[in-house]
Amino acid sequence: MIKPASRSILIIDGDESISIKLNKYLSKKGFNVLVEDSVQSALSLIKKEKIDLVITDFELAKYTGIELLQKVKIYNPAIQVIIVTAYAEIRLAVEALKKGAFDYVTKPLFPDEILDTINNALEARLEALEQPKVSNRKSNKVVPKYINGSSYQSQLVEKHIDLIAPTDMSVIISGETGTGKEYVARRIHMKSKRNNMPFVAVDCGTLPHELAGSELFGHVKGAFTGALSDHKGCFERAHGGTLFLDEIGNLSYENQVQLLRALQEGVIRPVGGSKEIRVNVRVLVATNEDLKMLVEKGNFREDIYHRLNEFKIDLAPLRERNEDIEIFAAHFLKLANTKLKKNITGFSVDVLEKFKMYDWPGNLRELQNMIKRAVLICKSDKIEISCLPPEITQLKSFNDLSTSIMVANGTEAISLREITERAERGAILEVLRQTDYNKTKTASLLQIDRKTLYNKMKSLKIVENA
Ligand SMILES: Nc1ncnc2c1ncn2[C@@H]1O[C@H](COP(=O)(O)OP(=O)(O)OP(=O)(O)O)[C@@H](O)[C@H]1O
Repeated sequence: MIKPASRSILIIDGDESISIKLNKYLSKKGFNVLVEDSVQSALSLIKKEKIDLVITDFELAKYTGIELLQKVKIYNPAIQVIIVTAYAEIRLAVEALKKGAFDYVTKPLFPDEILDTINNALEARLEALEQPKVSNRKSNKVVPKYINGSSYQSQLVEKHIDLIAPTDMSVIISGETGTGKEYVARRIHMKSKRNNMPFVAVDCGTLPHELAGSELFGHVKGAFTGALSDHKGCFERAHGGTLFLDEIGNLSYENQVQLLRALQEGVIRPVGGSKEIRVNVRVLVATNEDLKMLVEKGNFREDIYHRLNEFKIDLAPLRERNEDIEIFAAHFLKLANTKLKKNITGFSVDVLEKFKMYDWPGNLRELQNMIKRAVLICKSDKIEISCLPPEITQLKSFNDLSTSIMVANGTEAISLREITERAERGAILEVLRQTDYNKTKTASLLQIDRKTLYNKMKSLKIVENA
């Protein structure tokens, strides 16, 4: 349990009206609150004071919240950072999550929501500090329920999981942020014969380069300044079980070399050590970049790519698997009801329609956050349109599109070409699903020839799942 009085929160905000209210509210809750209005003054304060958590606006005077986040993490990776954004900036907030922010909250701020996020961040920080030397290690607590979607893509993923889980093969799990890569990795582990041994997850994306070797392979006492005792790395901790390396594309070249030895020969050598240690670990990796492209650019070793690529699971973005939305929305509603002690029974029909039209840059994570927020502010027994943010409520249905421009949020215009492409993409995917990805039948139903279908699939980046 977090004791607010022992926790220091630094608010950096371009918007005075928000920082004043937040300061008042959090001070009342017993936190030690500090407020700064510039990145420079915030960073010098961080060097002087013990700060547990930073809440920063996305738009600051000279820097962005992401630049600040990176500076804070270089100085002290254990400080949690929460980004405050307007909905229009949600893609950037998702980028911030990838760079190590704990979470994002959207304006207008709701007291219960921000308090809940702060408590979660502080609890995660405590957990990270209790585990020696690592701040980026992902929590290995029992995971909440795994939901299997009803879309063609989710069914295929489940089939692949069942196929691959009992083997010891490495798997590359790819997909945009928030599509559920870590959940899939845990599912593979749970369905494998290693399931009563450890599952260790490491986020290579937020692992500082100088710490990565020690975190993955361990170190011996005296290996570097501050190495006061021997430290077991993730490989040793995962011995007998599964090691999940998220954002694998971020590993430095030297660490890639060591990783290859561990994969090929099953041995690791802790930093500063002379003895090799034998490990029996199944490695699953995730990426939201195209690893093959990284190989072509020379940023990722080809030999490791081939060694890891024994099997590949691609998770489709949520916008391409509309059939999953209702199942996940119902699941997230249940979780939010329990967490916020509410009893919202469902969603209005137009809310579900908007959910299916929105493009979900943050995928399932964004859907979960949006539902939690809606539950928080909802006054009726169902989630109504009025409980959703403008980014989604201002989307017009395709039937309304008689003009060439659709204004999504008052600032962002989408061209007719983009609207047409989205509609074409949706229609092709739908028919492909109905025909079990049979391209001859799909082309015939859509009354185009096969060559046109192939060209469209290529230009609209529709991946073949069949
Ligand atoms: N199959 C699932 N069942 C239930 N919830 C899920 C599932 N997949 C994802 N989620 C929800 O979506 C959130 C994001 O999932 P996860 O962390 O696995 O995504 P990710 O692709 O690994 O994201 P990132 O690339 O940002 O690390 C989870 O916190 C969870 O709440």
